Amino acid sequence: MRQQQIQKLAQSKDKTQLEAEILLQKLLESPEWKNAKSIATTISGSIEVPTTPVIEAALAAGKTVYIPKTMPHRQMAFLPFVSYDKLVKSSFGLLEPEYDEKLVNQEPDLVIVPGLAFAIDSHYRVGFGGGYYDRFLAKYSGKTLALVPSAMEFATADWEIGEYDIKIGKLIRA
Ligand SMILES: Nc1nc2c(c(=O)[nH]1)N(C=O)[C@@H](CNc1ccc(C(=O)N[C@@H](CCC(=O)O)C(=O)O)cc1)CN2
Ligand SMILES: Nc1ncnc2c1ncn2[C@@H]1O[C@H](COP(=O)(O)OP(=O)(O)OP(=O)(O)O)[C@@H](O)[C@H]1O
Repeated sequence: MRQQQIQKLAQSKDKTQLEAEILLQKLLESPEWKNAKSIATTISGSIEVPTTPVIEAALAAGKTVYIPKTMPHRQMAFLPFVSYDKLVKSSFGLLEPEYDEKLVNQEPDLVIVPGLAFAIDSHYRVGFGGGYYDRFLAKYSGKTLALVPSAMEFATADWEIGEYDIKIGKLIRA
């Protein structure tokens, strides 16, 4: 299912890019965004919803932006975004911040969760399969939200829900 969805997202890149503008507008109007002083997002890869506009909007609004760094045992540490030239490429090919224990914040007000597929009815998601977000969200107590372009939308989960899978608080659709 994951491989099939990665292929579909690769074919839907252009559409996702167009929908990203609508998703951003809806995000900026949401109370979750307005009420958050700190937000977490990712540095998007090519088949994901672009996050550069989200990061820029957050910084322009005076919010602190946190980006995950993958750690041993499939943990993530959230570190402040400073600038694109401070990021380093992980072994998986994603850009990540440098680790600095003093700067880690595992409780940003809002976490924008990435994924490959989202179920509109139940709010379950499928990610890249590392289990990073499920592990992180198990301990996180703030708000969660996902930006869902049409290529990631499923009316209902047609995949198996695992015992560790965690529902996303709010889905924003194009
Ligand atoms: N843009 C973006 N950043 C993100 C995520 C994401 O979905 N999107 N993540 C969302 O979770 C985390 C990274 N997720 C990952 C998911 C899978 C693998 C992975 O499968 N890596 C190796 C296998 C490693 C192993 O098994 O030990 C591989 O490529 O085979 C790596 C990272 C954090 N950053
Ligand atoms: N809280 C947890 N504790 C232990 N194992 C977990 C936990 N969360 C997930 N896992 C395990 O991690 C593996 C990958 O999980 P899953 O397939 O749900 O990843 P994903 O949600 O698609 O990926 P990601 O969260 O990185 O985007 C599974 O074997 C799952 O059982």
